[in-house]
Amino acid sequence: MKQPYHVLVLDDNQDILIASRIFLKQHFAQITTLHDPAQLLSTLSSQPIDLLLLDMNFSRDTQSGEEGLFYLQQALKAQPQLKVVMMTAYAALPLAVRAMQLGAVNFIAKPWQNEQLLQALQQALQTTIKPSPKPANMLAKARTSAASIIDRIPLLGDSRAMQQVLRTIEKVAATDANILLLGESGTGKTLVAQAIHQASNRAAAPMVSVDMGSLSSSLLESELFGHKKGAFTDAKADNAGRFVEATGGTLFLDELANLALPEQTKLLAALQNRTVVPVGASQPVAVDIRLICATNEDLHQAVASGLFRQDLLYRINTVEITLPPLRSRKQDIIPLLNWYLQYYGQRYQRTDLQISSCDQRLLQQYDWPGNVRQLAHAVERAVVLADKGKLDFSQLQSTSEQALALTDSNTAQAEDADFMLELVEEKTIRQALQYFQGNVSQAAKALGLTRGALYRRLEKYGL
Ligand SMILES: Nc1ncnc2c1ncn2[C@@H]1O[C@H](COP(=O)(O)OP(=O)(O)OP(=O)(O)O)[C@@H](O)[C@H]1O
Repeated sequence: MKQPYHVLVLDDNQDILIASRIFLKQHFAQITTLHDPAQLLSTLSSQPIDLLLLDMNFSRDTQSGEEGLFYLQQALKAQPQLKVVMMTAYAALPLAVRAMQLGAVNFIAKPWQNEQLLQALQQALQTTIKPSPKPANMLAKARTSAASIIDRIPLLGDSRAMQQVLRTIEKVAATDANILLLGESGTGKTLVAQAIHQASNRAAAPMVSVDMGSLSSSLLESELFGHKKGAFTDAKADNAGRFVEATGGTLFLDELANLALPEQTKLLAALQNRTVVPVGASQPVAVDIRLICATNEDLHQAVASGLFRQDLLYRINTVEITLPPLRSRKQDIIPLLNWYLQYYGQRYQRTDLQISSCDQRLLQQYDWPGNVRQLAHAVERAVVLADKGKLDFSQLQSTSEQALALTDSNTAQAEDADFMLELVEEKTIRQALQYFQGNVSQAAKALGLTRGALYRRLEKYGL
């Protein structure tokens, strides 16, 4: 049955207007399409419209999205209760977040699947618009509504390197190509995996994540491939396993380098045959997944050392995306600091806070060994502890000064930069553990590392 709503679609692309009209009229009582944004206000005033589906760009050579934001504001000024859903190319997601801050209730990445479009419009129509949203709630609202597309946090980055990553995501998302994400801890690999899934044709199905670093070999097989009831002592019921749970969607295998060789062989067989055999079962089960793997280790080196199967590497790395460390894209630091300041400022009701220009300079020079995760935690900590409107980043600065001091005193002995980096890293980890009295979770959080990543470093340095 058609839903009793009138939807207005505004886009200068006739193909999109025709396609959306044909599809949407099966689901909604009335559809109006418009290709000229100059007619937006007169259309809104001449007939009752429940929802506006609005494009971001109207001039052929404009990609800034500013026009979309302009028409969004005009529409909401004329009709504050109007529900607006923005249409955007994936690389413009940060812009879409701005649109949400300005009052759009949802957005959809182009090219969309019909089911995704319908879902986005239905979600928007169910949203209750309060008469005048308080600025403090806006970003939170943006993030909640945006969850269907970007799952929590947008992938930010103006640097050339990050723009290149965004373009690659855009290219590969709609394909079923296996993706290998490389990069240091905290550079955003999980965020990229989510972004690829959300922009793919599989977005309506789940993305199932498995942290390969946290599973023992004995658990791994049943976790990935499932088990039958009674297959082993604790198998009280059948378990589908992550491959089957991800069917139709995406399977994200994080920390892949931790997989031991026997399990690598089983994973390779599952990928080659597109089937899994649950532990205790005799029949294979067909699976249909898109695979994304991530690691912060050098898998090519692991192959050379005989620790990782070359045929498995070739199976999983159809496209490799390397997330650059934050210290090599300093241009992203200030926008990230500002975004997280706004985000945590709103979460902790501290919207009065600003980062001084002196701190900005220091934070831009800082090396961020824990990358964006460390930056986000540093901002959160500073916001929580802010006193008299002042943000305190001294913990970071003292770590960086100690690191610099250590660097100076050891320069003569240091044979190469990697060695120095390891010295600094080990010392910083020791200090964090001392500071948090051996509490690994708190130390990991302060260092901007996952517990798994910290444990691996503890092992590496024999701590
Ligand atoms: N480009 C980015 N824009 C905004 N936030 C980011 C970005 N990259 C990373 N982050 C933030 O850093 C956190 C860590 O990112 P993520 O978990 O994706 O890193 P990772 O590379 O998968 O780390 P690990 O290897 O330790 O699992 C995220 O929760 C997010 O808050």
